Amino acid sequence: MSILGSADRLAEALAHLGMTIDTRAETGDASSSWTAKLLSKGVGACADKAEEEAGEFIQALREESDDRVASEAADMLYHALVALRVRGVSLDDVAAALEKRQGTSGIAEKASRKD
Ligand SMILES: N=c1c2ncn([C@@H]3O[C@H](COP(=O)(O)OP(=O)(O)OP(=O)(O)O)[C@@H](O)[C@H]3O)c2ncn1[C@@H]1O[C@H](COP(=O)(O)O)[C@@H](O)[C@H]1O
Repeated sequence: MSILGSADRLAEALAHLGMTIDTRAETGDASSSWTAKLLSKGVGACADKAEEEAGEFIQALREESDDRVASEAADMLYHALVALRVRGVSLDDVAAALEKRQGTSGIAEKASRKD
């Protein structure tokens, strides 16, 4: 199988989620929106939640079904986006970082590091 599946579908889902998070950050109500509630707690709380979700994803990778892995990956991606938003780092910034690496092997990049 391919990791990509439908690129349009993934791009649309991420764009939709990013727009929702932006809207919640601007006009969301912490009593009815998890996103607004988490954002209102600041960077530390968003980082703690992203860490917890990353741990749950890793546990699913090791011990759980493919469906659970996909579900935990979705939780982790969502909480990563919320954490990016609270830090003021946009998905454009992430795209730029990914684009910069295109065409460079991870092994070559590691070998080029000074430390
Ligand atoms: N993708 C998500 C998403 N993934 C997870 N969560 C919430 O994240 C919270 C924490 O998830 P957990 O699995 O850790 O739940 P938990 O262990 O019971 O939580 P705690 O013990 O930490 O309180 C839950 O309330 C989940 O519902 C999400 N909340 C929102 N979204 C997206 O954001 C949109 C806006 O949501 P609101 O901001 O809540 O309106 C939604 O329509 C979704 O598209």
